Amino acid sequence: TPSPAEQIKQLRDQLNDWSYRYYVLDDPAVPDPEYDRLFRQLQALESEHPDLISPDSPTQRVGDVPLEGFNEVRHAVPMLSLGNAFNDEELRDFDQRVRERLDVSGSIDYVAEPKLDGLAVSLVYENGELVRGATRGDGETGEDITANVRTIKSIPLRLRGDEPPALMEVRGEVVMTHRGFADLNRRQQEAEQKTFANPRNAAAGSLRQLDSRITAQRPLEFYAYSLAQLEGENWPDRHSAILERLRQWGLRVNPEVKLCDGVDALLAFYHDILARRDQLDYDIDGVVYKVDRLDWQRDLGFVSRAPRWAIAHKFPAQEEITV
Ligand SMILES: NC(=O)n1nc(-c2ccco2)nc1N
Repeated sequence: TPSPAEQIKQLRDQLNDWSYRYYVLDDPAVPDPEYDRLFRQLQALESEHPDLISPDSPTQRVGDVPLEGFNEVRHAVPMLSLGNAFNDEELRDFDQRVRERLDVSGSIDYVAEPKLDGLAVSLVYENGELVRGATRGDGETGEDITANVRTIKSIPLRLRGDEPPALMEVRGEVVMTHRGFADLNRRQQEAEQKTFANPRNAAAGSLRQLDSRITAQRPLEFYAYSLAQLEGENWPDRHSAILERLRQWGLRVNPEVKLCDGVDALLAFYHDILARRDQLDYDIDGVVYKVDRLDWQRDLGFVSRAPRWAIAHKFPAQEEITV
Protein backbone atom coordinates (compact mmCIF):
# COMPACT_ATOMS: atom_id res chain seq x y z
CA THR A 1 0.00 0.00 0.00
CA PRO A 2 1.22 3.54 -0.71
CA SER A 3 2.91 5.46 2.14
CA PRO A 4 0.93 8.11 4.05
CA ALA A 5 2.90 10.78 2.14
CA GLU A 6 1.93 9.21 -1.19
CA GLN A 7 -1.71 8.82 -0.12
CA ILE A 8 -1.83 12.45 1.02
CA LYS A 9 -0.26 13.71 -2.20
CA GLN A 10 -2.64 11.61 -4.31
CA LEU A 11 -5.70 12.90 -2.41
CA ARG A 12 -4.42 16.52 -2.52
CA ASP A 13 -3.78 16.45 -6.27
CA GLN A 14 -7.09 14.72 -6.99
CA LEU A 15 -9.08 17.21 -4.88
CA ASN A 16 -7.24 20.20 -6.38
CA ASP A 17 -7.98 18.91 -9.87
CA TRP A 18 -11.69 18.41 -9.08
CA SER A 19 -11.79 21.88 -7.53
CA TYR A 20 -10.25 23.37 -10.69
CA ARG A 21 -12.86 21.62 -12.83
CA TYR A 22 -15.72 22.80 -10.56
CA TYR A 23 -14.70 26.42 -9.77
CA VAL A 24 -12.53 27.45 -12.74
CA LEU A 25 -14.06 25.48 -15.63
CA ASP A 26 -17.61 25.33 -14.24
CA ASP A 27 -17.47 21.68 -15.29
CA PRO A 28 -17.72 19.40 -12.19
CA ALA A 29 -15.99 16.02 -12.55
CA VAL A 30 -17.72 14.33 -9.59
CA PRO A 31 -20.81 14.95 -7.43
CA ASP A 32 -20.19 17.02 -4.28
CA PRO A 33 -20.53 14.04 -1.89
CA GLU A 34 -17.63 12.30 -3.70
CA TYR A 35 -15.48 15.43 -3.31
CA ASP A 36 -16.45 15.70 0.39
CA ARG A 37 -15.64 12.01 0.99
CA LEU A 38 -12.05 12.39 -0.28
CA PHE A 39 -11.71 15.75 1.50
CA ARG A 40 -12.54 14.06 4.83
CA GLN A 41 -10.08 11.26 4.04
CA LEU A 42 -7.35 13.86 3.45
CA GLN A 43 -8.26 15.69 6.68
CA ALA A 44 -8.04 12.42 8.64
CA LEU A 45 -4.64 11.50 7.15
CA GLU A 46 -3.27 15.03 7.72
CA SER A 47 -4.40 15.04 11.34
CA GLU A 48 -2.50 11.74 11.84
CA HIS A 49 0.57 13.14 10.02
CA PRO A 50 0.56 16.94 10.52
CA ASP A 51 4.17 17.10 9.29
CA LEU A 52 2.88 16.04 5.85
CA ILE A 53 0.46 18.98 5.53
CA SER A 54 1.46 21.25 2.62
CA PRO A 55 0.24 24.84 2.03
CA ASP A 56 -1.42 23.87 -1.28
CA SER A 57 -3.65 21.32 0.43
CA PRO A 58 -7.36 22.17 0.00
CA THR A 59 -7.65 21.72 3.80
CA GLN A 60 -5.40 24.78 4.24
CA ARG A 61 -7.65 27.31 2.48
CA VAL A 62 -9.27 28.62 5.65
CA GLY A 63 -7.08 30.12 8.35
CA ASP A 64 -8.11 29.89 11.98
CA VAL A 65 -6.41 32.83 13.63
CA PRO A 66 -7.81 36.25 12.77
CA LEU A 67 -5.23 38.93 11.91
CA GLU A 68 -4.64 41.95 14.18
CA GLY A 69 -4.43 44.12 11.06
CA PHE A 70 -3.29 44.06 7.44
CA ASN A 71 0.37 44.47 6.50
CA GLU A 72 1.13 46.89 3.70
CA VAL A 73 2.74 45.55 0.54
CA ARG A 74 4.50 47.51 -2.19
CA HIS A 75 3.56 46.48 -5.72
CA ALA A 76 6.68 45.60 -7.77
CA VAL A 77 4.83 47.00 -10.81
CA PRO A 78 2.28 49.78 -10.12
CA MET A 79 -1.34 48.69 -10.53
CA LEU A 80 -2.37 51.26 -13.09
CA SER A 81 -5.73 52.88 -13.66
CA LEU A 82 -7.36 53.13 -17.09
CA GLY A 83 -8.29 56.20 -19.12
CA ASN A 84 -11.93 56.31 -20.24
CA ALA A 85 -13.78 56.72 -23.52
CA PHE A 86 -17.41 57.73 -23.05
CA ASN A 87 -18.65 57.48 -26.61
CA ASP A 88 -17.84 55.95 -29.96
CA GLU A 89 -16.07 59.11 -31.18
CA GLU A 90 -13.65 59.13 -28.25
CA LEU A 91 -12.91 55.47 -28.93
CA ARG A 92 -12.13 56.18 -32.58
CA ASP A 93 -9.81 58.98 -31.42
CA PHE A 94 -8.05 56.52 -29.10
CA ASP A 95 -7.52 54.01 -31.91
CA GLN A 96 -6.29 56.76 -34.26
CA ARG A 97 -3.82 58.11 -31.66
CA VAL A 98 -2.51 54.59 -31.08
CA ARG A 99 -1.99 53.90 -34.80
CA GLU A 100 -0.37 57.29 -35.34
CA ARG A 101 2.07 56.79 -32.45
CA LEU A 102 2.90 53.32 -33.72
CA ASP A 103 3.11 54.71 -37.24
CA VAL A 104 0.88 51.83 -38.40
CA SER A 105 -1.51 52.55 -41.27
CA GLY A 106 -3.87 49.53 -41.21
CA SER A 107 -6.15 48.27 -38.42
CA ILE A 108 -4.54 46.68 -35.35
CA ASP A 109 -5.48 43.80 -33.06
CA TYR A 110 -6.93 44.55 -29.63
CA VAL A 111 -8.20 42.21 -26.92
CA ALA A 112 -11.64 43.33 -25.73
CA GLU A 113 -12.71 42.37 -22.21
CA PRO A 114 -15.77 43.03 -20.03
CA LYS A 115 -14.80 45.59 -17.34
CA LEU A 116 -15.69 43.70 -14.16
CA ASP A 117 -16.92 45.96 -11.36
CA GLY A 118 -15.30 44.27 -8.38
CA LEU A 119 -11.95 44.69 -6.64
CA ALA A 120 -8.59 44.56 -8.38
CA VAL A 121 -6.29 42.06 -6.69
CA SER A 122 -2.69 40.97 -7.25
CA LEU A 123 -1.62 37.34 -6.74
CA VAL A 124 2.03 36.26 -6.52
CA TYR A 125 3.09 32.65 -7.16
CA GLU A 126 6.60 31.37 -6.40
CA ASN A 127 7.52 28.05 -8.03
CA GLY A 128 3.83 27.58 -8.64
CA GLU A 129 2.74 28.16 -5.04
CA LEU A 130 0.43 31.03 -4.08
CA VAL A 131 2.50 33.14 -1.65
CA ARG A 132 0.76 36.50 -1.58
CA GLY A 133 -2.49 38.26 -2.33
CA ALA A 134 -2.84 42.04 -2.18
CA THR A 135 -5.41 44.73 -2.81
CA ARG A 136 -4.69 47.50 -5.35
CA GLY A 137 -4.60 50.21 -2.65
CA ASP A 138 -3.35 53.43 -4.25
CA GLY A 139 -1.67 51.54 -7.06
CA GLU A 140 1.77 51.69 -5.42
CA THR A 141 1.00 49.97 -2.10
CA GLY A 142 -1.91 47.76 -1.11
CA GLU A 143 -2.97 45.54 1.80
CA ASP A 144 -1.72 41.98 2.27
CA ILE A 145 -4.89 39.85 2.09
CA THR A 146 -3.19 36.50 1.43
CA ALA A 147 -5.22 34.61 4.06
CA ASN A 148 -8.44 35.89 2.50
CA VAL A 149 -7.63 35.21 -1.17
CA ARG A 150 -6.65 31.64 -0.18
CA THR A 151 -10.32 31.04 0.69
CA ILE A 152 -11.48 31.86 -2.87
CA LYS A 153 -12.00 28.50 -4.59
CA SER A 154 -11.42 29.83 -8.15
CA ILE A 155 -7.93 30.93 -7.06
CA PRO A 156 -5.56 27.92 -7.35
CA LEU A 157 -3.23 27.38 -4.36
CA ARG A 158 -0.78 25.84 -6.85
CA LEU A 159 -0.45 26.55 -10.58
CA ARG A 160 -1.25 23.65 -12.90
CA GLY A 161 1.46 22.14 -15.07
CA ASP A 162 4.75 20.34 -14.47
CA GLU A 163 7.14 23.29 -14.72
CA PRO A 164 5.68 26.33 -12.99
CA PRO A 165 7.61 29.61 -13.42
CA ALA A 166 9.99 30.69 -10.61
CA LEU A 167 7.95 33.85 -10.12
CA MET A 168 4.58 34.89 -11.58
CA GLU A 169 2.34 37.80 -10.58
CA VAL A 170 -1.18 37.84 -12.02
CA ARG A 171 -3.78 40.57 -11.59
CA GLY A 172 -7.49 40.28 -11.87
CA GLU A 173 -10.83 41.17 -10.35
CA VAL A 174 -12.53 39.62 -7.32
CA VAL A 175 -16.30 39.78 -7.88
CA MET A 176 -19.47 38.52 -6.26
CA THR A 177 -22.17 37.20 -8.59
CA HIS A 178 -25.71 38.58 -8.35
CA ARG A 179 -26.89 35.13 -7.20
CA GLY A 180 -24.18 34.93 -4.54
CA PHE A 181 -24.99 38.49 -3.46
CA ALA A 182 -28.72 37.77 -3.07
CA ASP A 183 -28.01 34.56 -1.07
CA LEU A 184 -25.52 36.39 1.16
CA ASN A 185 -27.92 39.24 1.96
CA ARG A 186 -30.63 36.71 2.74
CA ARG A 187 -28.29 34.88 5.15
CA GLN A 188 -27.20 38.20 6.66
CA GLN A 189 -30.83 39.18 7.22
CA GLU A 190 -31.69 35.82 8.81
CA ALA A 191 -28.68 36.20 11.09
CA GLU A 192 -29.74 39.78 11.86
CA GLN A 193 -26.44 41.00 10.46
CA LYS A 194 -25.91 43.98 8.17
CA THR A 195 -26.82 43.54 4.50
CA PHE A 196 -24.76 44.97 1.62
CA ALA A 197 -25.84 47.67 -0.84
CA ASN A 198 -24.38 46.01 -3.94
CA PRO A 199 -22.08 43.11 -4.98
CA ARG A 200 -19.01 45.34 -5.18
CA ASN A 201 -19.42 46.55 -1.60
CA ALA A 202 -20.10 42.98 -0.47
CA ALA A 203 -16.92 41.76 -2.18
CA ALA A 204 -14.88 44.64 -0.68
CA GLY A 205 -16.24 43.97 2.81
CA SER A 206 -15.56 40.24 2.42
CA LEU A 207 -11.94 40.75 1.34
CA ARG A 208 -11.26 43.18 4.19
CA GLN A 209 -12.18 40.67 6.90
CA LEU A 210 -9.40 40.11 9.48
CA ASP A 211 -10.92 36.68 10.13
CA SER A 212 -10.56 34.58 6.96
CA ARG A 213 -13.17 32.15 8.29
CA ILE A 214 -15.72 34.87 7.51
CA THR A 215 -14.24 35.46 4.04
CA ALA A 216 -14.50 31.70 3.44
CA GLN A 217 -18.29 31.96 3.90
CA ARG A 218 -18.60 34.62 1.19
CA PRO A 219 -19.33 33.70 -2.49
CA LEU A 220 -16.29 35.38 -4.09
CA GLU A 221 -14.90 34.63 -7.56
CA PHE A 222 -11.68 35.66 -9.30
CA TYR A 223 -11.12 36.49 -12.98
CA ALA A 224 -7.52 36.96 -14.14
CA TYR A 225 -6.84 39.67 -16.70
CA SER A 226 -3.18 40.63 -16.78
CA LEU A 227 0.34 39.44 -16.07
CA ALA A 228 2.54 41.77 -14.02
CA GLN A 229 5.69 39.68 -13.44
CA LEU A 230 7.11 36.50 -14.97
CA GLU A 231 10.51 34.94 -14.28
CA GLY A 232 11.78 31.51 -15.29
CA GLU A 233 10.11 31.39 -18.68
CA ASN A 234 9.70 33.72 -21.66
CA TRP A 235 6.93 36.28 -21.76
CA PRO A 236 4.29 35.64 -24.44
CA ASP A 237 4.43 38.31 -27.18
CA ARG A 238 0.68 39.13 -27.17
CA HIS A 239 -1.92 39.85 -24.51
CA SER A 240 -4.18 37.16 -26.04
CA ALA A 241 -1.33 34.65 -25.54
CA ILE A 242 -0.92 35.83 -21.92
CA LEU A 243 -4.61 35.09 -21.25
CA GLU A 244 -4.15 31.61 -22.75
CA ARG A 245 -1.07 31.03 -20.55
CA LEU A 246 -3.07 32.16 -17.47
CA ARG A 247 -5.75 29.58 -18.38
CA GLN A 248 -3.07 26.88 -18.69
CA TRP A 249 -1.83 27.72 -15.19
CA GLY A 250 -5.35 27.04 -13.91
CA LEU A 251 -6.56 30.63 -13.52
CA ARG A 252 -10.04 31.68 -14.56
CA VAL A 253 -10.26 34.06 -17.52
CA ASN A 254 -13.56 35.67 -18.43
CA PRO A 255 -15.14 33.65 -21.28
CA GLU A 256 -16.36 36.84 -22.98
CA VAL A 257 -12.89 38.18 -23.82
CA LYS A 258 -12.39 38.52 -27.59
CA LEU A 259 -9.58 39.30 -30.02
CA CYS A 260 -10.80 42.14 -32.25
CA ASP A 261 -9.20 43.47 -35.43
CA GLY A 262 -9.77 47.23 -35.69
CA VAL A 263 -11.99 49.79 -33.97
CA ASP A 264 -15.22 48.74 -35.73
CA ALA A 265 -14.88 45.27 -34.19
CA LEU A 266 -14.38 46.94 -30.78
CA LEU A 267 -17.60 48.89 -31.20
CA ALA A 268 -19.45 45.72 -32.20
CA PHE A 269 -18.13 44.02 -29.05
CA TYR A 270 -19.15 47.03 -26.91
CA HIS A 271 -22.73 47.01 -28.20
CA ASP A 272 -22.97 43.22 -27.96
CA ILE A 273 -21.87 43.18 -24.28
CA LEU A 274 -24.07 46.21 -23.49
CA ALA A 275 -27.07 44.37 -24.99
CA ARG A 276 -26.35 41.29 -22.84
CA ARG A 277 -25.33 43.21 -19.69
CA ASP A 278 -28.47 42.30 -17.73
CA GLN A 279 -28.03 38.59 -18.50
CA LEU A 280 -24.48 38.50 -17.02
CA ASP A 281 -24.33 37.15 -13.46
CA TYR A 282 -21.86 39.84 -12.30
CA ASP A 283 -21.69 43.64 -12.49
CA ILE A 284 -19.72 45.24 -15.27
CA ASP A 285 -19.31 48.99 -15.84
CA GLY A 286 -17.99 48.91 -19.40
CA VAL A 287 -15.47 47.08 -21.53
CA VAL A 288 -11.69 47.35 -21.72
CA TYR A 289 -9.66 47.27 -24.94
CA LYS A 290 -5.95 46.44 -24.89
CA VAL A 291 -3.48 46.57 -27.76
CA ASP A 292 -2.66 42.89 -28.29
CA ARG A 293 1.04 43.08 -29.30
CA LEU A 294 3.22 43.56 -26.19
CA ASP A 295 6.02 45.25 -28.16
CA TRP A 296 3.48 47.90 -29.22
CA GLN A 297 2.26 48.21 -25.60
CA ARG A 298 5.88 48.92 -24.61
CA ASP A 299 6.31 51.46 -27.44
CA LEU A 300 3.12 53.25 -26.37
CA GLY A 301 3.93 53.27 -22.64
CA PHE A 302 1.87 55.28 -20.16
CA VAL A 303 0.73 58.83 -19.79
CA SER A 304 0.85 59.85 -16.09
CA ARG A 305 -0.61 56.69 -14.52
CA ALA A 306 -2.74 55.30 -17.33
CA PRO A 307 -1.44 53.29 -20.28
CA ARG A 308 -1.59 54.73 -23.78
CA TRP A 309 -2.18 51.19 -24.96
CA ALA A 310 -5.47 50.51 -23.20
CA ILE A 311 -8.70 52.32 -22.54
CA ALA A 312 -11.97 51.58 -20.73
CA HIS A 313 -15.20 52.26 -22.61
CA LYS A 314 -17.83 52.91 -19.96
CA PHE A 315 -21.55 52.13 -20.13
CA PRO A 316 -24.16 54.65 -19.00
CA ALA A 317 -24.72 54.28 -15.24
CA GLN A 318 -27.16 51.44 -14.57
CA GLU A 319 -30.40 52.51 -12.86
CA GLU A 320 -30.54 50.93 -9.40
CA ILE A 321 -31.88 47.40 -9.70
CA THR A 322 -34.46 46.53 -7.06
CA VAL A 323 -33.79 43.00 -5.86
N1 LIG B 1 -11.86 45.59 -14.28
C1 LIG B 1 -11.58 44.80 -15.30
O1 LIG B 1 -12.35 43.91 -15.65
N2 LIG B 1 -10.33 44.99 -15.98
N3 LIG B 1 -9.37 45.86 -15.60
C2 LIG B 1 -8.39 45.67 -16.48
C3 LIG B 1 -7.11 46.38 -16.45
C4 LIG B 1 -6.78 47.41 -15.61
C5 LIG B 1 -5.48 47.75 -15.95
C6 LIG B 1 -5.08 46.89 -16.95
O2 LIG B 1 -6.09 46.03 -17.24
N4 LIG B 1 -8.68 44.73 -17.39
C7 LIG B 1 -9.89 44.30 -17.09
N5 LIG B 1 -10.58 43.34 -17.76
